[in-house]
Amino acid sequence: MRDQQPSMTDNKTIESVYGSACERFSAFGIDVEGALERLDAIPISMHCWQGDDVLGFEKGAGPLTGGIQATGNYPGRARTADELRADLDLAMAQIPGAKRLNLHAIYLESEAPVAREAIEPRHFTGWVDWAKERKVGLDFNPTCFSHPLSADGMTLSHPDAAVRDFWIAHCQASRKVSAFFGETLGTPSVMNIWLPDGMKDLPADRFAPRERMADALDAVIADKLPREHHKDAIESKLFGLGLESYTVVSGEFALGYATSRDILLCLDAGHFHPTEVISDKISSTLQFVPELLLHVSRPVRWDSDHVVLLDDELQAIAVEIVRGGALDRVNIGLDFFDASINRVAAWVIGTRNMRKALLRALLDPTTALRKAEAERDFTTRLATMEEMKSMPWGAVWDFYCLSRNVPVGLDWLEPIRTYERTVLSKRKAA
Ligand SMILES: C[C@H](O)[C@H](O)[C@@H](O)C(=O)CO
Ligand SMILES: [Mn+2]
Repeated sequence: MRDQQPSMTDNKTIESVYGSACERFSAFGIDVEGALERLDAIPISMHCWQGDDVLGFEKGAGPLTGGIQATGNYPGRARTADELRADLDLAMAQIPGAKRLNLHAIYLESEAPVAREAIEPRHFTGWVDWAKERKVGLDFNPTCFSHPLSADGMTLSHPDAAVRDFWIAHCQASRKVSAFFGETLGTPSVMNIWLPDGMKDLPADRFAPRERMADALDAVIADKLPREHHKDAIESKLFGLGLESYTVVSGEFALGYATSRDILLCLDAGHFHPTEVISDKISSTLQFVPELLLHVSRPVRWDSDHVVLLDDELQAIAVEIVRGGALDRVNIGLDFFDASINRVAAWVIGTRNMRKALLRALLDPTTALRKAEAERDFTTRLATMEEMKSMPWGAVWDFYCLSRNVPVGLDWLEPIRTYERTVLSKRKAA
């Protein structure tokens, strides 16, 4: 069946269809060439943890904990940093436009075990060299889960000061790694702090853990670091598996903390009530925080971290950023981990979808829509928005891929299938 897949790379056809598409868009006053140049420059931060089911490379690492779960047992999980980098290289070659890589602290490289609070930039030089060569920026995260000292569901808010101090020290060490990334690569590293802290059942005291959390976070960020190297972000959550009744860093806590400390707020698409969408939170929260970090994900019934689709919410996220002129204040990161399909393909599907949504947003007739809105002509506004859905943006996407030297259409799948046959299928589960 796969061999019958028609190749999309008939360059002449792609170019000629693109020419007609440009004419259609120019009737709406849209400069397609200009849109493609803007699109190239928007970085998407790919999350390293899709490649290995969020396990990392610590010596003697235990299972994934913290109320998150990667389900599925598709063969080929990366077991070493070299394998993960090779997988990322293949994935990135299928994706047009600027890319970054988002690392967690557990993706360090060291022959000897390294305690979380003892991580240093030298444990990440393999990643920095890789990033330098590929001209991609790096982002970072302390890993406050999958550890004996997070086993009872509390880290920075733990009632035991010694446990809190351990996690404070880990987050402080992580900031140094992050600043090193930013300084060495010449592009700021966004360091996202996600804490799993919560309770399975009803707490008797909701205040104390939040007070301890705020104090601990203050200790973490006390040392001022230059923003051209490092930016702090805090991520909220609604609930975790086994932590269903109480989450210390809730939406309100994170928003209040980020606003009052002038740091970035991380909005994860899977971390709100099922009918809430982060697209509507972009314009609200940007009134009060300097920048946002997005964890673009796809919740299915719960925070299930499914691969991102080109669905209405993804499109709404992209449109909000572009229409709001907020590209320089929104850091776009991805957060999904699907172990039930080829993991490299998962990256490619999700990241290409994010960029497709950005392309469609850049081809939006914003001026005309705003004019209709200002004139209270909501009929024209709605009619135009609907018309844009069937405009030939797919022809522009194909040309974009062709002109940026990445596979057109489904042509990206074959190299990944070959890699699966020759490399991934030979990896034995560690
Ligand atoms: C591994 C990530 O840090 C994690 O997914 C976090 O961002 C999150 O979303 C937890 O639900
Ligand atoms: Mn997240």
